Amino acid sequence: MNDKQLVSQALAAVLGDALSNEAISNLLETPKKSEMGDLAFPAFSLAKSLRKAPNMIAADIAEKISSEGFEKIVATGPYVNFFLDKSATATAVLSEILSEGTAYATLDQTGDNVAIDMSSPNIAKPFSIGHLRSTVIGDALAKIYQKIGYNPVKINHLGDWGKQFGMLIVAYKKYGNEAAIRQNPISELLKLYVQINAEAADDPTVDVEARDWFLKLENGDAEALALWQWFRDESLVEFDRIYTELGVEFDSMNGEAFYNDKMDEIIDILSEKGLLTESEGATVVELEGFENPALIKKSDGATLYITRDLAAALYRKRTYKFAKSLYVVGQEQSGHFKQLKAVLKKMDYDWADDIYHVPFGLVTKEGKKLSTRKGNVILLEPTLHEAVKRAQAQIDAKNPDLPNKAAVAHAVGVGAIKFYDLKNERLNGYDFNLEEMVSFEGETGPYVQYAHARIQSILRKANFQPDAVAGKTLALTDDESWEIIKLLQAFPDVIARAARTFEPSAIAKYAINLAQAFNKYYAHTRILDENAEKDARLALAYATGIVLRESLRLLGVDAPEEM
Ligand SMILES: NC(=[NH2+])NCCC[C@H](N)C(=O)O
Repeated sequence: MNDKQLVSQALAAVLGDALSNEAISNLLETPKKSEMGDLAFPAFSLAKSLRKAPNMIAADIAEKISSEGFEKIVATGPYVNFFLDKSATATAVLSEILSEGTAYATLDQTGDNVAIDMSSPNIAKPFSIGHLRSTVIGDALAKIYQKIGYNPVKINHLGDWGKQFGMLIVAYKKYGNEAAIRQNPISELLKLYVQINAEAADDPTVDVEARDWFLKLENGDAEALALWQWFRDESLVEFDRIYTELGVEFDSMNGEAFYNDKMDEIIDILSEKGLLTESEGATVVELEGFENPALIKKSDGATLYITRDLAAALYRKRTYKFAKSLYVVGQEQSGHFKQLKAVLKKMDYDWADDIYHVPFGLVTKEGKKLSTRKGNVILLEPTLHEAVKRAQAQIDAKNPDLPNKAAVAHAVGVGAIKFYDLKNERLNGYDFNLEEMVSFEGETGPYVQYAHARIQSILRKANFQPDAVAGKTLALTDDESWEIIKLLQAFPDVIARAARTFEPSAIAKYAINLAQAFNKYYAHTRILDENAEKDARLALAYATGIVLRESLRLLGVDAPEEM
């Protein structure tokens, strides 16, 4: 039973039918000052039904309530303040973590699938920082949902279809160099793409040619298909290297092209339901409350991004029978996903309500916007390598004899980039600053990893065995350990909130708080001193280590034993 349940139960016993258990639990507040206890119940909402002043009600409750399991329960003005029994709470929380290990806070499997559209880079273009955000946020959400009992299905909706392939084919046929592309696929293809876009700005025939080639591609023209396949294969080799570095895997690599033969059905359904209209030669679905209709087919018959997304949504519902379907895609595509949901609703799919666009903000570099088309990009592979190099340099300085230095540097460097991304609320963009990310100080991944490693070193020194303290009273009552106990107890709630709001940042912030609380404790307390509380202190360190490691794991970040 957690602290909220304990308090709600005690309150329910005195309140009778006045409020439901759930209503009580929703009213509970966490006081800002610890002098006001651990939880507070405001009596305002009862004033009407009980025809009494809130202060009186609070006083009545405090008098009648059983304080079993609490240190004390007192009324302060209109609030009833609950002070948990510190030793009982510490023993209960620590014993639970000791016996469950990293399974602490894991919920039973529901068997429900959650589809997660994530990463989804575009073929023949660099893997951008936006795609990194999508990959890292999506991967964390997959782990978080798994933790609370869902089965995540990670889908990489590759951008491997669309008019840009027409552009690329035109560029390749004009200036392409096969050997150069084989050597350096994405940067060569990007050069072609930048060049042809510049040319198209002055010469409208380029655009006409590009449309022509894309249409050929959609109609299965052999030359167009062969070039497309080649660009795709070469790009995927590079993307796979990045996924290996990041340690991220997918359940499906079905990109946009996969839906090429599944769009006719969508058009049929739309037409049967009478939803299609003609607008300037194009086929559209009119949407009330939207500035523009959803453009389904261009006048030349070519399909669009949203047409493929409609086919993908239906395919995913049929294939995975998802309980939720998430799209981790930049905020700039909000309009697209609003349209997508609106069209699905018009098609009478009630599961359109289970579709969530999970948007995120832009990353800047030295305050400036990045742009693929202008060639102003952060190239991910060299950046990851640089992060690992910087991590290695810090380890060399701090702990030159560390075994497995290269592996630890990799975990720290890559983990630092992921953590920095995830600690920001999704919608907030951030400035990409590698030095800050990889720093061991501040609110960073390495800071949390270091706290975890410090704990492991203490436990090794003490030769701590969790089984040896199981079943003992683990009473700790000092303020610093109480801070930690309360954080440990809150872990399941934090995970639930992260899942509900699609915010891995809730877990990253929590991990920072827990690491800070532990470092404060460590500065105040001699954990290894031989006295009566030593077992409890070690149990506290151990439990903190478990929860830090599990928090990092949920964020896709490794926790080295030593660093
Ligand atoms: N189902 C989707 N539309 N997923 C997101 C695709 C993202 C797209 N490839 C881009 O880079 O902008």
